Amino acid sequence: MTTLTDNDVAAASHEASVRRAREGAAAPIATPLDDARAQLAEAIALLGFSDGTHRLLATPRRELTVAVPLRTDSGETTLFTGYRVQHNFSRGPAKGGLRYAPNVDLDEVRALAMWMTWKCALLDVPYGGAKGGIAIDPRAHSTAELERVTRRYTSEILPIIGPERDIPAPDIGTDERTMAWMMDTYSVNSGYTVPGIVTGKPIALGGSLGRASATSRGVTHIALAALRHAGLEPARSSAAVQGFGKVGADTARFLAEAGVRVRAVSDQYGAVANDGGLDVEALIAHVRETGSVVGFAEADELDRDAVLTADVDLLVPAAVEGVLHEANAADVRAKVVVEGANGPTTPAADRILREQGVLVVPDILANAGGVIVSYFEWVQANQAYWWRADEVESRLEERMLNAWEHVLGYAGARGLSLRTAATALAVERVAEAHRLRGLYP
Ligand SMILES: NC(=O)C1=CN([C@@H]2O[C@H](COP(=O)(O)OP(=O)(O)OC[C@H]3O[C@@H](n4cnc5c(N)ncnc54)[C@H](OP(=O)(O)O)[C@@H]3O)[C@@H](O)[C@H]2O)C=CC1
Ligand SMILES: O=C(O)CCC(=O)C(=O)O
Repeated sequence: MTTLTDNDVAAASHEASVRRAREGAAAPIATPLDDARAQLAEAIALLGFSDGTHRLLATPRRELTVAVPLRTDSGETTLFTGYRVQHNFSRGPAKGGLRYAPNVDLDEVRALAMWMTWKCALLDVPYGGAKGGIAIDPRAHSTAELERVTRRYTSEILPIIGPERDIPAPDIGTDERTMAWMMDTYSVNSGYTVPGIVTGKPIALGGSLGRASATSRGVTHIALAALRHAGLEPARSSAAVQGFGKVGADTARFLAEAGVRVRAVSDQYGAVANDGGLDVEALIAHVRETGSVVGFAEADELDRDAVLTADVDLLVPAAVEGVLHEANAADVRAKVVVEGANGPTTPAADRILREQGVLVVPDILANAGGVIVSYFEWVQANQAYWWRADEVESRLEERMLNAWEHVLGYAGARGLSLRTAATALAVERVAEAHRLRGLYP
């Protein structure tokens, strides 16, 4: 287990952040951790909190880096690196997803864990924030290899997770099958079944109805409210969605069901567009068959990143961090951006979009549906009592729209962007928990 040094903490100030060029970028772009720290610094300044409180909230409470050896199907041994970062647990157990992607690194996991803390506080679910990841390309491995990697990683992080400590869930590259393997590994080590150790599990193992689509439902509730707030009638609006995975595909489907014309979507391999509106159900079936949106017959092919600047009312980035940055933000034509992904907009892009009058609904609000229903799942699993799908969905909608109104009101009263308002509200709640427990902001 690593302990943070003063050098690590010093990097909490945005000015001190190390900026690095991402491969292929026209200009150096800040890392997700730089972005998360810059957002925190802005909230701290607004709230007038001390340097000590800033350092406390900028610093993960606990970090674990683990080696994950794998015996491949062909009998060779290979090694991956895995991480679990618990950013904060002052309001309850740490909570957050597990990501499998080749470029996962400690700083990315630190950023994602910090955003989880603010998300849980903003939505008032009784959790702190965590995130995990393994630097692995899941598409390059068989199911059997992924199962062995998941079980080994779970065993390595076992000392710091648990239903009262830290509860993983799916994120990029992982799914309910991954959660089932994690739950089984943890349960075998405990000597009894522990359904509350993960969320996003299969229903048959104590998962919640509505969890698989919860993030997308939440994004859609917020997108429809944000369109109306911007004076746009959803049934006469158009949208583009970046990313067609667990979050993006269902968001496109729910938007289309609400009457929004989904004109363009993308995945890692490319993008497709249809000005009259894509048949999202047919596109989902195509992706199930082929593994990509590319090649969908009822659409035109588009450059992958052209979805971000498509001529639409609503843009939903639902893929990875940092996709809206200084070099492309001015080209965004959407009037409303709703962040399905975590960290898709850099602070520089945020400023440009605000100057252009684009309404940006931040990740910690917009994509909180997943962790809300994860919380419902954990409650149900711990009580061994399951709710109906309509109960889950109506409670999800109520929480999302209450948080939307709250953030909107706070931002409006103070002339803030929705991101600054949401972050400040969340940071204030976390600082309050520390204050009540004996550390003063
Ligand atoms: N799952 C959840 O409950 C939650 C997820 N999130 C966030 O939502 C985002 C998406 O997560 P999730 O849907 O679960 O992940 P998935 O792995 O299910 O899907 C990710 C999608 O993004 C696509 N993608 C990756 N890079 C690019 C790119 N450069 N351009 C276009 N598409 C790209 C992938 O393409 P391909 O299919 O070709 O690989 C895939 O379609 C992440 O930021 C995650 O942290 C936030 C809250 C909850
Ligand atoms: O469902 C959860 O616990 C966390 C989901 C997640 O990783 C996220 O909201 O980014």
